[in-house]
Amino acid sequence: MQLGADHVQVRVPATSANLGPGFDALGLALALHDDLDVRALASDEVVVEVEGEGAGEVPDDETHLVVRALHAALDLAGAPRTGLHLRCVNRIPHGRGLGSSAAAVVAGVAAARALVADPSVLDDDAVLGLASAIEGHPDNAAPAVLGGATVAWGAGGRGARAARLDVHPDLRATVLVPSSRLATSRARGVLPERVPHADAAFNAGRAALLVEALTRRPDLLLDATDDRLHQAYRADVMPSSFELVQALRSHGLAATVSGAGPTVLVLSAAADLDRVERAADELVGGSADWVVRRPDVDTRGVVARRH
Ligand SMILES: Nc1ncnc2c1ncn2[C@@H]1O[C@H](COP(=O)(O)OP(=O)(O)OP(=O)(O)O)[C@@H](O)[C@H]1O
Ligand SMILES: N[C@@H](CCO)C(=O)O
Repeated sequence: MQLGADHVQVRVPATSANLGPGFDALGLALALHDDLDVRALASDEVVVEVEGEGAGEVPDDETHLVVRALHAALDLAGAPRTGLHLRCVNRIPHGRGLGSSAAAVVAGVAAARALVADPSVLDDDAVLGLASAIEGHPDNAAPAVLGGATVAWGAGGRGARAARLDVHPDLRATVLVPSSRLATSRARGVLPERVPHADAAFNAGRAALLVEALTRRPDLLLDATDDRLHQAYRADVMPSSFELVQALRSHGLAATVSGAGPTVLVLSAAADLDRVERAADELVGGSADWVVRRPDVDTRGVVARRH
């Protein structure tokens, strides 16, 4: 397989995983994007320039996450690894539970798909499978690939799979992003090996209800986002986020920890945005530790174009 282009541009969305009860399964794409400009070089040199989130922190060589994913995808497609000039404009904050690492991996794989002569060898299933294998979290990778809301699952030897849901046009997302970071590995390390059967049954019912709430009945979001499998267990490693979720829920708002935290996500109907804004203002307004943003739902997923 040869390359069919030497210059591509990629736009990839942030994602919020779990959405309460859908631990490791449900995710939502948010219109907060990283933009990448990727050039294949004739030499084997790798140059990485980063502006915005992660600048001065992430590697600037072939160990950069986007480059690693891009090279792995070229390998999978049977195309030669090339040198690269990668320029990233990053807007997704790192280590906050907004899927920055999944976005980086999905962007790298999508860039490879746009670079190779026959993109059909890297269809959405292959992109999702490879991205999940590299990053480990199909619940972030799936909405980053497909847009909208997704249900992801591991299909044994067939790798990660995902189904896309068309979210209700009235669904709105508000994120409360703290200045502090939390590594996903740390947030996973505090989860118990076993949970009570009643809690597993509770979450199964709420996750099923959440599909209905996301797609047809936003009025059900408060009940549908309740969870007993992960958030309370993680309270000690993100106490402020856990308290904020509880406070927002006591205002009748469908708040959850976003992914592995510590960002807090509030889902609502458009008509309830004023209520969300007032509650956010009351709880974190004026605090230098929290930024409140209201990204649209991203319905496209990653987009990669030949230049
Ligand atoms: N755009 C990027 N370019 C290079 N490396 C990145 C990029 N985004 C994330 N990373 C790497 O991934 C790390 C963050 O991954 P982590 O899984 O802890 O958090 P997250 O992906 O932001 O949140 P979550 O997975 O909970 O949604 C960063 O510290 C950095 O090493
Ligand atoms: N479902 C994963 C998401 C990580 O981004 C977790 O909560 O650990």
